[in-house]
Amino acid sequence: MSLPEKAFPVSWDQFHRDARALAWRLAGANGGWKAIVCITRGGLVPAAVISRELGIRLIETVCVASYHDYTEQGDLRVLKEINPELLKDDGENVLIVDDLTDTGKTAAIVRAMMPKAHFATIYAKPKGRPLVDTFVTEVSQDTWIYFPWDMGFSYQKPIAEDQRG
Ligand SMILES: O=P(O)(O)OC[C@H]1O[C@H](OP(=O)(O)OP(=O)(O)O)[C@H](O)[C@@H]1O
Ligand code: HPA
Ligand SMILES: [Mg+2]
Repeated sequence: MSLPEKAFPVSWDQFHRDARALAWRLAGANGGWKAIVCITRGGLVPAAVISRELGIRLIETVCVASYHDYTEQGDLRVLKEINPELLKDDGENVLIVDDLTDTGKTAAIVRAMMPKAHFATIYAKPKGRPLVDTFVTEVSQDTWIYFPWDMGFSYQKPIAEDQRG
């Protein structure tokens, strides 16, 4: 297992603030979203905040899995497709939500299902960024984002000790 060089830990507070910031940007982009399609599982969390902020009550899922053993990406598997009703009009006025885009592979697969939908993530890495219409924060490709639902409290070594190796 290879670990990315840098760590970007995100608390629940920060995630909530960033999800709200994404909702503000989306509110300015379009008034008429007819539904959110969230990419499980990570997209479920920002989708809850965005649906509350923008008053979007129709929520659909597309279930995609690719990362296993923590940071290793394997073949992408679509475990559940999008309701055909929402695929009409190539997904126009549909908002696709995920927590982040990294290599962009997940985004590319879901975009192909709904080419006219608007794709939004909270975080973006450079490889995935061109596939996303709206995001809040960019982190470098060699950074791993640690989400609050994957974390617990643990001892942290002082920075100086880390630098001594
Ligand atoms: O841009 P990519 O390199 O494709 O990676 C981004 C995807 O990876 C993670 O999902 P994951 O497949 O780990 O499943 P999960 O949401 O259930 O954790 C994340 O939530 C994105 O959906
Ligand atoms: N953090 C958490 N999950 C992920 C990441 C990341 O940086 N990249 C792909 N899935
Ligand atoms: Mg995901």
